[in-house]
Amino acid sequence: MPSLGRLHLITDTRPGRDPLAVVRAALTVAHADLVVQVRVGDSATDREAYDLTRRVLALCASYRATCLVNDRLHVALAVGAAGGHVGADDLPVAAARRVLGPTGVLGATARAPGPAREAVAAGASYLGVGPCHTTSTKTGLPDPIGPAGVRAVVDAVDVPVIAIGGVTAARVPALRAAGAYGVAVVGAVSTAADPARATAELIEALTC
Ligand SMILES: Cc1ncc(COP(=O)(O)OP(=O)(O)O)c(N)n1
Ligand SMILES: Cc1nc(C(=O)O)sc1CCOP(=O)(O)O
Ligand SMILES: [Mg+2]
Repeated sequence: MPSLGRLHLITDTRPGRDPLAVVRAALTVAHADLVVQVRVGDSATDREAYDLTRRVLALCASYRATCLVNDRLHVALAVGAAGGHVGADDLPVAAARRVLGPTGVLGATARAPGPAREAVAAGASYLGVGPCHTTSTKTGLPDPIGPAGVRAVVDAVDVPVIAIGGVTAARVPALRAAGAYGVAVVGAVSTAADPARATAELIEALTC
């Protein structure tokens, strides 16, 4: 299995956003270092998720970047994406592993060492760990765990930890120092005045 990219861009499908334009801009800078996770709102239909994912996958293919699908693993399989990401409201990790098969990339959300170990034992190939900082992108999350919370999970598992939640380029060094392999972002790229430049700043911070 090819190594996992360190910058995960999660699509922003909120009203007024243009996820494909943002993905295109990020790919021109990050190329194969980028993982794009297609995440649509709960009210989106499977057809909408499928159509967006097909278009994202086509863009990713041009740059040999990885495309993952949040929650809807049947969409990932239908389009031929590399894998998916699941959390507490989605298929259990072991079931998700059965759906994706042994070689699919499977991310799982974990916020503490115990659940992190369980997710890895059940077949997760990487963990999304957060929220590291407060975020305005998603509601209903627990309090931020900060770099120390990331470190606790990193010390408990042997798979890549992707830090998520309020991540900016300025916050990357502390997360990397805590052992994070990479970061996942929505707003840092999607709401930037210049998404390509924001991507370059994140890549630079991740490679220092
Ligand atoms: C890299 C990464 N980490 C965490 C999440 C959150 O997934 P989940 O807990 O299932 O919440 P939703 O994204 O489905 O609302 C993620 N998507 N990616
Ligand atoms: C989708 C998501 N999941 C999170 C979690 O902690 O599980 S935080 C988050 C949103 C991340 O967006 P931003 O980079 O704009 O803060
Ligand atoms: Mg989910």
